[in-house]
Amino acid sequence: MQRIEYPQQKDWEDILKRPTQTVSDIEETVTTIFEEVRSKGDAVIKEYTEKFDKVKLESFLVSIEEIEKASAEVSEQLKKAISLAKNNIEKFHAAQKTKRIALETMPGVSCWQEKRPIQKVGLYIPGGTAPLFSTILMLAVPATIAGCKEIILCTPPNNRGEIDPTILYTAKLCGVTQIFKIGGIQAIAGMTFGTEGIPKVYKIFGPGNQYVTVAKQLATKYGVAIDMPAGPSELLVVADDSANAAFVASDLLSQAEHGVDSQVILVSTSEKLLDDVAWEIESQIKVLPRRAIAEKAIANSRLILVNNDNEAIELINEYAPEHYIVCMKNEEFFIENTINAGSVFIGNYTPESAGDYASGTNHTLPTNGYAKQFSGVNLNSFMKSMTFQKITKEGILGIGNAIELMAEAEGLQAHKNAVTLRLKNLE
Ligand SMILES: NC(=O)c1ccc[n+]([C@@H]2O[C@H](COP(=O)([O-])OP(=O)(O)OC[C@H]3O[C@@H](n4cnc5c(N)ncnc54)[C@H](O)[C@@H]3O)[C@@H](O)[C@H]2O)c1
Ligand SMILES: N[C@H](CO)Cc1c[nH]c[nH+]1
Ligand SMILES: [Zn+2]
Repeated sequence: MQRIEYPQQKDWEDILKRPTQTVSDIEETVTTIFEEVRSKGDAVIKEYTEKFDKVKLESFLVSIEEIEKASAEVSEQLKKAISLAKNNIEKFHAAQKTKRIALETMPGVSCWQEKRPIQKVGLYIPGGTAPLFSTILMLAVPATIAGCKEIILCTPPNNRGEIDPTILYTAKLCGVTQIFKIGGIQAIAGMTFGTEGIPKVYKIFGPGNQYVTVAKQLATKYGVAIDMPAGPSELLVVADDSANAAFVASDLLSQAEHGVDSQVILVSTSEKLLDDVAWEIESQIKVLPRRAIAEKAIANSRLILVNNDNEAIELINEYAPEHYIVCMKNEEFFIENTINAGSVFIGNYTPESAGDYASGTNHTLPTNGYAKQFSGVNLNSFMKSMTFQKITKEGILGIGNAIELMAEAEGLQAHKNAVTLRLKNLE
């Protein structure tokens, strides 16, 4: 793990570089696949599924029989764990319902705002290196609470054309309406354009590798909304000598094992803690089944020594981590002064894994510095706000002249007339 000191020159770009920042080759592939799916539909999706997922499929839709068989293959113990997590996620997301806002801006001018669910949503569930069924809880639970009507799910099949039973079980449990065996760019293109076999959706949600993330960004050019760019996982831990080095190392490794392009960072004022964590990582990584992946991610990662808390906070806000653990004596300072982060975990007994699975918060979060401008998935992500207004005679008398003057000043006579006519015809 590369060890560096706080950059007095503030050359952030180099120091805080993500391993995923060169996307130009990917963009070319994504554009080509999108064009082909748009013009040739399912036939091309099948070709790319054969190329990337090494399986020839007749149809993508998962059958009822497959879903029922999957349920029998998931252990009762795991079902109970999923149910506990679902409960907490439901509680936290249901609590995000906001009150209807309604007021009179001036006498006789009533304005209000109401939320409506997005009718057709597409959930992408990663499946390349691990079947992330927990992501279904994070997306389908708020979609159901919001009242979305069509909730479709795409996930890559294995080379026998199957989907992991945990994914099928969780999807059914959480109210997904249709499941399709397609992954990567071709899945995002299918949901963007709609084909004979895959419905078009209005908004696409979910994390994925760089191909998926770039594809989601391209989807927005064709009028489909997305939750956010949620790419390879990241974690930044800020810790002092009150932290437990073994715990910190375990958290860093938990995100490093996601993928070779994951990145983890430890920021500390304590040289001893940096040494201890480096040692712990070396010892804990040896026994991980995904050791090879974690080692590559650790090679992208950094241990950063800072001189004081102000330097630490400046660096953290500049990096804008997806996940952020605070293990500091003066945690309040860090909580108050952190502006850019996806989700924050506080104290020695709050592992990042808790948010990944079961505490109730959402794990679909902005990566690659996008926490500067995007929120993680939440209930509102599945809804739109609509505004309403009703103006009485008293209201139009009060507001009318201002509208007339402004319309005239913009040279828009028809706008002005719409008010003048009413003012002249007040009974
Ligand atoms: N930010 C978040 O909220 C969040 C949450 C969970 C997971 N993640 C991230 O999601 C990612 C999951 O990635 P994954 O790969 O396991 O699954 P994935 O489903 O995102 O990607 C697999 C698909 O990639 C496509 N693909 C593979 N190689 C390709 C190539 N050379 N050209 C074109 N397409 C290709 C294939 O179609 C395959 O089906 C990880 O990076 C993980 O860190 C992020
Ligand atoms: N840490 C991932 C979000 O970046 C989510 C996840 C799913 N399963 C385990 N972890
Ligand atoms: Zn994780």
